[in-house]
Amino acid sequence: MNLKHIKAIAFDLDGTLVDSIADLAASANAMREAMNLAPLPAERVASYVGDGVGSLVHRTLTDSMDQHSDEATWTQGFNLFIRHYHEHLTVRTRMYPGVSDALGLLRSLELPLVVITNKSQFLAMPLLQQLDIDTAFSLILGGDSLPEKKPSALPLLHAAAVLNVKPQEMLLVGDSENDIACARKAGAVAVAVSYGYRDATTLQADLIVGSLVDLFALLKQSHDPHVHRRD
Ligand SMILES: O=C(O)COP(=O)(O)O
Ligand SMILES: [Mg+2]
Repeated sequence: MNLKHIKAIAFDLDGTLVDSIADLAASANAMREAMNLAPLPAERVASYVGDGVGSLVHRTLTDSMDQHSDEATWTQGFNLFIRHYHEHLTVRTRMYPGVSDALGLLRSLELPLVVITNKSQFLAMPLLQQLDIDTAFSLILGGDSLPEKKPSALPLLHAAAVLNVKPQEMLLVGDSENDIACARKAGAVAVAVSYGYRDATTLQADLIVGSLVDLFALLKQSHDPHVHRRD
């Protein structure tokens, strides 16, 4: 795939830049324990991540994808979850292999990098700071930064406007349906990582990469004036 026209890259956070499941599961289970509920396996919590913390609390309280807990229960759960998670953002959360290298390499191509996550801004910012990668990004948009979050195209359209590039000149790398739908609706290139919280082969991305270093290699090839390509 020719990526020559790409001028900026947006990254999803959970399941793409970082593996945050152990800490999210620990906080969900701390919440459940305080509410006299049995713990959930981490893989189950992983399947509930992707639509923001409010939805994660509903799902981990009801142990289902689409049921809602009543308002009082949800408020209690939300407060317990947030209090615990905010204090334990990076106990076991780590960048995936190649992420740190790839961010440096991509910046050497002078491509602005942004984060578009459905995680709340007040959780995403300290998480990125604690892993020491916040300064790699020109813009960090959380799920509550704008009136709409992914799968809406709005965060990507907003990022493109801030960076003064066309949405079609952006590439969004993610691990879920929400990421691919956001990219599609905005007219951006949709790239899926093969190692995230969902099965990438079901996502209908334009491209699947096994590591962000592989993505860098593809972009370098398309952006290097000395490489002559046939496509
Ligand atoms: O729902 C979340 O908090 C995770 O969101 P993300 O995968 O968009 O980073
Ligand atoms: Mg994700």
